[in-house]
Parts: sequence; structure tokens; C-alpha cells
Amino acid sequence: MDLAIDVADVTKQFGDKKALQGLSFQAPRGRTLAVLGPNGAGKSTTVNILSTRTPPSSGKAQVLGLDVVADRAALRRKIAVVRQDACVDGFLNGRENLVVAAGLSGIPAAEARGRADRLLQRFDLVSAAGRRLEHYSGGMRRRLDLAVGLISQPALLFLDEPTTGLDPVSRQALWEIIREIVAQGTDLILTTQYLDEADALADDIVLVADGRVLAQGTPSEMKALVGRNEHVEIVVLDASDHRRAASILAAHGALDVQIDAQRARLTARNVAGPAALVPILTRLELDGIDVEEVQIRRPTLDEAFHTLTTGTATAASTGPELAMGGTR
Ligand SMILES: Nc1ncnc2c1ncn2[C@@H]1O[C@H](COP(=O)(O)OP(=O)(O)OP(=O)(O)O)[C@@H](O)[C@H]1O
Repeated sequence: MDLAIDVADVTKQFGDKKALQGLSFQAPRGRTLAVLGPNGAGKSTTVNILSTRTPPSSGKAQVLGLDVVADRAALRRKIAVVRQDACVDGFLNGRENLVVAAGLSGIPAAEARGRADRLLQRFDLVSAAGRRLEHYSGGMRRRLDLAVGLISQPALLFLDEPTTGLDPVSRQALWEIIREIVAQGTDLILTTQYLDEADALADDIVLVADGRVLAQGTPSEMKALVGRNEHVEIVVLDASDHRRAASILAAHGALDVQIDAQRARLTARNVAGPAALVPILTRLELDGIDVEEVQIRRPTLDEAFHTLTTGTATAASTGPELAMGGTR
């Protein structure tokens, strides 16, 4: 299979800190991959290694069939990176930034100007092209970052947290642009802290925490994986029963059992669907605890992500390792 990314047991050590602890995953060409994880998970380090900015401490990483260490120069000509610490210069105007970036990629001046104009058009930046970047809004700046990334017409583009810090409207607008870039044939690897962003943009997700892959799969596989962690809410009739009820929930595998004593309400997560409630409710009844209300709901995407990355037992040790869609 034609792989865009092939990472095998990669580690990265910064002094005492192991930023990556044996990372392995693959991504086929022609699909968008999201590397999803919380702050400090190792996403930027992964992008820095794959884009040849920094070598791995051990392990092997190939991008577009080229080794990130042995074939560094050849690989650099095929990829581009849009980083969180933008690649543009605030003292230059929009057009100048694009032309300078083109020059750095070895594109002749006349061709550079043509490409810059086409990208300004495409990213709706023509009227701002002569303005210095300090006068750009956050959304305009991100669009220019993307344009700079595309000036060398890379086969594969890395986007490191493309929408962090943007307001919801600019975020949606940037998603549209990113989808368009993909539609025009550029392979894309993006990092993000947001499951909804990975869901909106990616064909495949690699969930990373603490320098390791916790789970991988298509967005729907990932949602199915987290979807089993349903949240349950039980209101008992007599508030003095809440402690006994809480221990029954815990004994049936519920996690994070919380008691709101005033309202005689218990909440917990990790209940495997409505069927799992039957033995819980039976036990409560046998123990003489009257239940007034029961509710069960699927976690929101954010809650699910939180569960996977913090309550890592669910995914790292007991959860099934999903095969990435189309890679194996
Ligand atoms: N140059 C460095 N020197 C020392 N530690 C580093 C260095 N770069 C990264 N780290 C550490 O390695 C870990 C992974 O960092 P990394 O920036 O890759 O995470 P991230 O997932 O991109 O996080 P964020 O979303 O905050 O950017 C963190 O604990 C970070 O503090």
C-alpha cells in the first residue's frame, strides 16, 4: 500500500523528558489523518519529527516513502508545515510574505508572484495583500499561514493545531478552506486537541496521550469506542440511601460515582449501555432502595475525549485497539 506516513516505535527524549515513548502508526496516501491529543501529548514533537525539523531519538519514521533522517533533503522538497508559531513575518505585508516564502523554496521570482496572487485570491486575501500582518485578524492570519504552506505546492501538508485560539466563526471558515485544500488533492496531516475538529476534517484519527498511541480508527470507530462509556444519573427516593446506592454503582463497574446528597442524585460514567442498568436496578431493588428517576446518556465528544485521555484504563489497557480504516 502507498503510505503517506509510516512511524515505527519512535521515541523522542528532551533531557529527562520522554516526549514520545514508542509511537507507531501508519496513514495511507489520499486520506486526511488527525493526530488528536491533549496539551503535552506529543503532537508537535510528532509533526517536528515527520517534517524533519528534529530527528527521532530512536525508531523509524517514513513520510511519502522517504526516511525522515536519511532522505531529509528530498523529503523537505515534498512537504510543508503550518505550525502554531506561524511561519509568517509580521513586518511584511501579505503578498511579501508569500513571495519571500516562495523564494525560500527556490521558486523563481515571476512564478512566485503568480502563485502568490492565485493564493491571495483563493484565500480571500486580495484586499488585505498590501497590509502588514500586524493589522490582520486571527482568522486572516491563519489563512495566510495556510497560503504560505501551499506556496511550494507540497504533496503533503502538516497543520499543527490550525484553529487553536480562533473564534467559532473563523474556525468554521478555516475548516471550509482546509476541506477545499484536501479536495484539490493535497494529503493532509493535522494535529488537534479537539475531537470535533478531527471528526469534521479527518478520515482517520490517531489518539495520542503521554507520547503513546492510545487508540486509532476512523472518526465513527473512535466515537463507537468512546460511546460505550455512557453516563448514568439515578435519583433515589430517600436521600439517606445515596451512599449504599453509590457502592452498588461502583460494584457494577461505574466510574467517577458522584453524589449530590441534597438532591439524592448520583451520577457515574462507564456504564455499558441501557442493558447494564438492569443488574444495577435489580440490586438496588433487592437492597430496598427506591429509585425515583433513571437517565442514561451518551457522553458528549468532549467528555468522551476526556475519558479516553485521562481515564486511560478504558482505551490503553482494556479497550480494543482499532485498526485504522483502510491501512491494514
Ligand atoms: N524542546 C523541548 N525541550 C523539553 N521538553 C520538550 C521540548 N519540546 C516538547 N517538550 C515536552 O514534550 C512533551 C510533548 O510536547 P509537545 O509540544 O509535542 O506536545 P503537544 O501535544 O504538541 O502539546 P500542545 O498541544 O501543548 O502543543 C511535553 O511535555 C513538552 O513539555
